Amino acid sequence: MTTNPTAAFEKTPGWLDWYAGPSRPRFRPPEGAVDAHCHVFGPGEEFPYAPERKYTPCDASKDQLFALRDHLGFTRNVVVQATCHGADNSAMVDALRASGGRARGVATVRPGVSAAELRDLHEAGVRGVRFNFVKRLVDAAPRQDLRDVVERIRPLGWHVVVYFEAGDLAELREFLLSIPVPLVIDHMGRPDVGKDPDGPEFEAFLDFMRARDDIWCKVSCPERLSVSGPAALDGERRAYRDVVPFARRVVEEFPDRVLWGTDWPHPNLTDHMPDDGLLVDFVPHIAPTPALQQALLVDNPVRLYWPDADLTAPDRP
Ligand SMILES: O=C(O)/C=C(\CC(=O)C(=O)O)C(=O)O
Repeated sequence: MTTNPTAAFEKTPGWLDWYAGPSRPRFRPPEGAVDAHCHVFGPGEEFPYAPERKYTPCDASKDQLFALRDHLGFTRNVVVQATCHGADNSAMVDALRASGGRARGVATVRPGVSAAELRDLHEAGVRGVRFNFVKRLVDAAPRQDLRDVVERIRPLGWHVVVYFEAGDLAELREFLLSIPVPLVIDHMGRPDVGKDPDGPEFEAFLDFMRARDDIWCKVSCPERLSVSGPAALDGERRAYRDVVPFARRVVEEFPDRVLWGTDWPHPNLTDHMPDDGLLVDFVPHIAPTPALQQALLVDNPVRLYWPDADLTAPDRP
């Protein structure tokens, strides 16, 4: 795999490009595994980055994503719209359409989005919208706008993917619990893993998950959360040890509501760029049994994103 230059756009200074030589994981994902959190970026010349973006990434195309999927031993992707593309979902939708049914998507839409636009997105494979509350990534959206979006997506059976940081949960909690469709929380609500996994902050997150049985959690992004490492580099297979107790708590308490994803191409990392093969080797540390791995990587994401597909058919997507 090679990294394309971002010809028409200048990358954010200090940008770390995704790692183009990932190792082959030692951990073999179960048959039909889903990378349930990844992105496509551009290519900027074909799918320009949004004027309101807070960062300009390195291009990361659908073909590069699909090559990584195959290399890591995964079968499917959930492609999540990232803020650098704003509410222009065309790069993501292009990836879904090219995937032969092996990718579903999570879009960003504006209030007032029409039923016809949503139907087109659904037909392409979109099954949710993302609400991003991370202040360095987006300007805050009025709650009423978000409620408007929820009312429009509700008839389609979609869910809302929510990205926030641990410190903002108390303020968001009641609003999120009032959203009348399933919620999927990115990266465990970004805990401060320097704190106690059994302490009040992470307990508040688990308590939020207990409040409804349709709140899902991505036990993803150890490379973003870890303070102590060691990083998934240079053959390190016991990477990100400080994140493990947090993710295990979630996996063990909510085995049927957890998802996992690479977060390729890992936007906005400033410290290091992980080897995605070694990142896959993180999975058995957080989901130690075959039954937990099957739920995390196959059964749960299929239930959420491919509920009607016959994945046993010979040409299954
Ligand atoms: O890839 C992620 O999930 C995390 C991101 C980027 C992002 O979410 C976005 O741009 O929409 C981050 O923390 O910078």
